[in-house]
Amino acid sequence: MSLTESKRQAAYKAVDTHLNSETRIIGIGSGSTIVFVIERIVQRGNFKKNDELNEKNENSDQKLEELDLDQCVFIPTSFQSRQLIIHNGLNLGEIDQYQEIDITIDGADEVDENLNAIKGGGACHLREKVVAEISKKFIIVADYTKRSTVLGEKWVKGIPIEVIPFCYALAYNSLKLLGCQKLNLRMAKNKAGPVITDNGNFVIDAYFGKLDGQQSLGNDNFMFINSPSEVLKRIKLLTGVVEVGLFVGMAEIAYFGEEDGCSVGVLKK
Ligand SMILES: O=C(CO)[C@H](O)[C@H](O)COP(=O)(O)O
Repeated sequence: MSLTESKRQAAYKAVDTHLNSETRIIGIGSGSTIVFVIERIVQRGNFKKNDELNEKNENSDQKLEELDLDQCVFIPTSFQSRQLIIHNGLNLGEIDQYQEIDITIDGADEVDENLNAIKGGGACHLREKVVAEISKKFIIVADYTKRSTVLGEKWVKGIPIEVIPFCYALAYNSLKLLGCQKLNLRMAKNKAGPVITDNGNFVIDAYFGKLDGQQSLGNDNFMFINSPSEVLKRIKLLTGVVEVGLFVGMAEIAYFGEEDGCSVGVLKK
């Protein structure tokens, strides 16, 4: 079964489990898995027209409720998710309109057994983090290739770090001094030059090895504990860094579409 099917299964499971007729303000992450989150939300909004969903409602343990989409507002985390919301005729909200979001569903590039995640493979992690931070519930959906024991085991491209463009050389050198093993200024495809984020910034991908909590030696000879929270803190302190694609202790639950494309694994805190 394809990776695409496993993404769809994870997305459907998260929507069916966590969205009900009371849900009003919904954060929408970015990436390929999120497309299926929106697909399922739209299906749930057309519940009465949708025979298959009605049948599931009658026959299964899981009671699916119709979503009153006119009453819901969707907060995007990127240009991509904004377009998805608009093209599906859903109500669009802006991040700064709300102090609290009921629930956010988002993808991830890697999720460890404590539900810490690397995000930003699509360079959207700044807005994704803002939305996750103000959400009462932050749920991750991903295919089975994203699940790991410790971060850095599967996603070896590096932690995505959004930086102010004129600070990128400084940030690059500071990351080297922190002991970063592999560094790349992310380059655009079909455009000469770097990727420019939705916020007008650059992205550096910085690989620090496995974030397994072992002591690590920076190039200027200081030691630090190579845990997700410590690495996050150290990178965040560097001048020119806007946001780091490490989401530590933010997710409540993660759903992974399994290899068979039919079942879904769950990681809970
Ligand atoms: O963090 C992200 C974008 O910045 C995405 O959520 C992450 O890259 C996963 O994407 P996909 O669902 O395509 O695997």
